[in-house]
Amino acid sequence: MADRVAEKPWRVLEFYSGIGGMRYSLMASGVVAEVVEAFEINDVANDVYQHNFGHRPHQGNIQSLTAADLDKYNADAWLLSPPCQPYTRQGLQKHSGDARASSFLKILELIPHTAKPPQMLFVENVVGFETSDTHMEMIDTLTKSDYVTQEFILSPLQFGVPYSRPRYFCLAKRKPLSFQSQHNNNKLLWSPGPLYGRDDQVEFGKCQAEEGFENLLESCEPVEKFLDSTAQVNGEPGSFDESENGTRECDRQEEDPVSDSVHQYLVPLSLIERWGNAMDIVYPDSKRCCCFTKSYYRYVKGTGSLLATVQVCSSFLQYCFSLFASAYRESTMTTQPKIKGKESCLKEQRLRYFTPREVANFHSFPEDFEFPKQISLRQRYAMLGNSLSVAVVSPLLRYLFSSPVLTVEEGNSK
Ligand SMILES: C[S@@+](CC[C@H](N)C(=O)[O-])C[C@H]1O[C@@H](n2cnc3c(N)ncnc32)[C@H](O)[C@@H]1O
Repeated sequence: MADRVAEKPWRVLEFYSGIGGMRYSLMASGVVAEVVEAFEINDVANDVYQHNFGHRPHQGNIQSLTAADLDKYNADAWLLSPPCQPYTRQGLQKHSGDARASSFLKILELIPHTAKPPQMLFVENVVGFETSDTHMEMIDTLTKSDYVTQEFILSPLQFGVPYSRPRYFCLAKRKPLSFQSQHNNNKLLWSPGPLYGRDDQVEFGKCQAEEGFENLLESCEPVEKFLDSTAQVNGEPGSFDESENGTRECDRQEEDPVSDSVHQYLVPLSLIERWGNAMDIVYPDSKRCCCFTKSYYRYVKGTGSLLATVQVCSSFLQYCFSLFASAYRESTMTTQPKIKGKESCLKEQRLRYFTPREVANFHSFPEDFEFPKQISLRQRYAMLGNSLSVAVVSPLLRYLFSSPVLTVEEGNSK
């Protein structure tokens, strides 16, 4: 960056902009950049984006963009967080065969047809993307179009945030640009070492990396640092309808704006009775919580952690529960055996959902991020579940945009 002539802002296009996690990451990265356009199909997400950035993304299907459309923006960098459903472990894993992969494949196809291909690309997706045929297609297109890539799988846990959300990232630079740590070219790394100029930490094996994540817990802040002081609930659990499969009916929340009552976040006793054994419970002093998905608050199983607001169990019992919960999460078990005493203990702990503001805190969104009033609770959780960790993406973007080789002539030619 420092080499770039007169700090002219990089011109950036943001694809699949959602509620703007990528834009917040770019802002937090310190890169001198201007988002010249954002693209997003979901108009509710566009309401949130406009509310926070004063700019409404181009609403429409990215698949219908042409090379000529993109050439108009004369962009230096494209940032993309395409849909992850084709690649998630919980899904059918149809990869490029899934219709939701088509718009990203189309964007890749356009690269060689643009008058001036972007100098830098950044792609975010779920773990699993790296083994897909879409990934092969992406690397093939980028290589043929003169890009070098560095790929990462990183979690907020590696950045001091007590939040497990490992994600795949691809950073690509078009020659003659190059990365600072060039010996990591064309590698998939499980360590943020190169981002900080530490070239010693490269390429872990998958298992080591996952163990590595667990080892990082002690260096994370406690969950209580991410809590919203206005959501400290002490009331009785609410009584909500629930359906047979562990969902709670959310039509009420979908129609109504979010109320000021903190009781809406309490977990109903009926859900605890039925699903207590499958719940991931964390405490204010915990150093980890589970990934919040877009189904958080609608489903309790595997969608994100719940917070115990009253600590009544002995620490030994808590320890047993947490050991059991992590064994369960990592196993392939479909039904969870009962732990005697857990359910009654959970009932006394006044479990609650993390509020959307707290989920935004775990994503390291800035304090001034907010939802417009009319956005329902269900929509808030859904859009946050689709978003990304600013704590992880901002150093990656800083690393991507830092350029050790840009000469004065190249800078002038922009
Ligand atoms: C993984 S999310 C990205 C979220 C975003 N990075 C954020 O911070 O909120 C994918 C987004 O792409 C949008 N999307 C999916 N397919 C699309 C398409 N064909 N055209 C435009 N937007 C699309 C979805 O509505 C969703 O908001």
